[in-house]
Amino acid sequence: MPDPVSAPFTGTPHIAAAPGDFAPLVLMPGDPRRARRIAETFLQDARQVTDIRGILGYTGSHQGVPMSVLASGMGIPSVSIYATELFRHYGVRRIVRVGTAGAIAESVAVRDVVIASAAHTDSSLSRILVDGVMLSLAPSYRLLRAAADAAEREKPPGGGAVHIGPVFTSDHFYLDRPALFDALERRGTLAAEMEAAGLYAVACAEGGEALAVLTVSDHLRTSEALTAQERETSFDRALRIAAAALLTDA
Ligand SMILES: O=P(O)(O)O[C@H]1O[C@H](CO)[C@@H](O)[C@H]1O
Ligand SMILES: O=c1cc[nH]c(=O)[nH]1
Repeated sequence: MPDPVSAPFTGTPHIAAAPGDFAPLVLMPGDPRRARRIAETFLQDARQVTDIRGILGYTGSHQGVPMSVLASGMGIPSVSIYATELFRHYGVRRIVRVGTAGAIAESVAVRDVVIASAAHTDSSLSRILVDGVMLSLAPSYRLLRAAADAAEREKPPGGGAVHIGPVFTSDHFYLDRPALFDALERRGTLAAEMEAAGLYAVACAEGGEALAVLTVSDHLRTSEALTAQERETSFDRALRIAAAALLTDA
């Protein structure tokens, strides 16, 4: 029987990569196909490092700096598994989620970018981590500041807006509670998605840095929406902002 102390590390239950296979800087979309597209079009010399459960991960470089991409799957339980294993077992220091979100605020339009400066959630996560406390789930200030600076540079004439503010991380994609969205909008919430709060909670528990940079794929008030194919491809601005945040002082 192998000695668990001296046995070589062969991966985690959910990631089949060897030590050193991931760069310290990781882009994290929800969708594995988007991870592959990022590897093929945004990273240089990317090689696949894991594919357990179809959750694809690649490592290459961006602007000469080693960078990885790993899909998170959907929802807080899924992103929490991958983020924990990356921070805890692969020496990852920074994860920036590059996902999609549904606009809640009237001022946010489809194709805009939302940088999540906080993540409210209906998940039990915010209250199960520290007894008796509703934890505030927030990104790394350093990554947030770098993303805000990059967003200033990403203001092409005629391009969509970049918003910075709170998002709502929901456990239920098909939540049918318009009054809840009204109340969240009155409190400055920009958009809804399903992972940022989980990523922020894991980063603070594991001593890592995290941020979510979201492309608005649909509007929860008007029902305007990108097609599934547009959702896969319309995130270039968010990607550039996310990479700039990852690279800050790297
Ligand atoms: O496009 P991704 O990153 O998967 O993000 C959003 O899309 C999924 C729902 O369709 C959820 O994961 C939600 O957070
Ligand atoms: O979680 C999500 C993601 C995109 N659009 C939504 O409406 N919800």
